[in-house]
Amino acid sequence: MKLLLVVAVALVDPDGRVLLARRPDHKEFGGMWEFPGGKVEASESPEAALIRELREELGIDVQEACLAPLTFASHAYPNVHLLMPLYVCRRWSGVAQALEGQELRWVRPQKMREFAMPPADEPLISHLLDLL
Ligand SMILES: Nc1nc2c([nH]c(=O)n2[C@@H]2O[C@H](COP(=O)(O)OP(=O)(O)OP(=O)(O)O)[C@@H](O)[C@H]2O)c(=O)[nH]1
Ligand SMILES: [Mg+2]
Repeated sequence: MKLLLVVAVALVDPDGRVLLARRPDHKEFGGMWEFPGGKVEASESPEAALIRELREELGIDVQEACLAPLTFASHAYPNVHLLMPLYVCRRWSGVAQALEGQELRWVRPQKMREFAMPPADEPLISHLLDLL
């Protein structure tokens, strides 16, 4: 079994809405809504990977101290087992922009189930409902 480590974040705005990004159609799970983030590269800490992904995908700067661990997803996909820590972040600098052709939406946790998300994300929604 191959273990895949992906880091993701719930960016929370002052209204308690969370940023979801729609994956570009050509990617795996294309068209589904996900938390910003991506794969942790060898030699990278999870936090450093997330900070890098947020800069690349959204053009925002986040400090490690502003990343609070919330929960994680552990999900068996057909070819890999995904382990995905989910952080919460309420402080960043810059304005989130779609730099990789994704679509962005600020979504209330109560509405999140209306968005098609990858199967691994499903159990994470109730943690956000509890938190926010
Ligand atoms: N970022 C992110 N990935 C998720 C989520 N849920 C989930 O199953 N994944 C899976 O985790 C993997 C992360 O892939 P990714 O494509 O975002 O990785 P990446 O940003 O490093 O992109 P790249 O590999 O295309 O350069 C994908 O297989 C994706 O489907 C989620 O909420 N956010
Ligand atoms: Mg990504």
